[in-house]
Amino acid sequence: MILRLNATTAGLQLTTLMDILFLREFKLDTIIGIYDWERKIPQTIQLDVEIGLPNSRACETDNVEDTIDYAKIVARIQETLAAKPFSLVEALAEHVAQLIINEFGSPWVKVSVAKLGLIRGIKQLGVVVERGSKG
Ligand SMILES: Nc1nc2c(c(=O)[nH]1)N=C([C@H](O)[C@@H](O)CO)CN2
Repeated sequence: MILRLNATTAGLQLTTLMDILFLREFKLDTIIGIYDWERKIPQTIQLDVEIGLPNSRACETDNVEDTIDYAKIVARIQETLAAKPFSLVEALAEHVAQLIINEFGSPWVKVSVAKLGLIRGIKQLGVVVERGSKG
């Protein structure tokens, strides 16, 4: 006997699986901050980025053409943050998130931006933004 379950009527929750590229402890120098001194001297920030992939094809094909090339994302982030100053970590995180979604076709991203050792007693402070959908 074959038993067919309708997930909606059976009240089941379907889990959507997604493959995720990550960039951890990605450090770079950029102009960021609301104070005058911060607008003149680049600061080192740390990015931690999770990049949802639109499919898992590369797991089968072993071909970089079937995925998002993380080296290209790193190069684009370095390029854009060398050229564009931001006041707030929120705006910088949004910029990186939108770049990854719009230029690389990722359906979901999570971007953490941290300033390092800026305030006595705090190792890192910053923001995490999550954009797009895993569904
Ligand atoms: N929510 C935020 N608050 C603050 C930010 C920020 O980016 N987001 N930035 C600053 C200053 O630039 C700070 O980093 C200097 O100490 C203050 N508050």
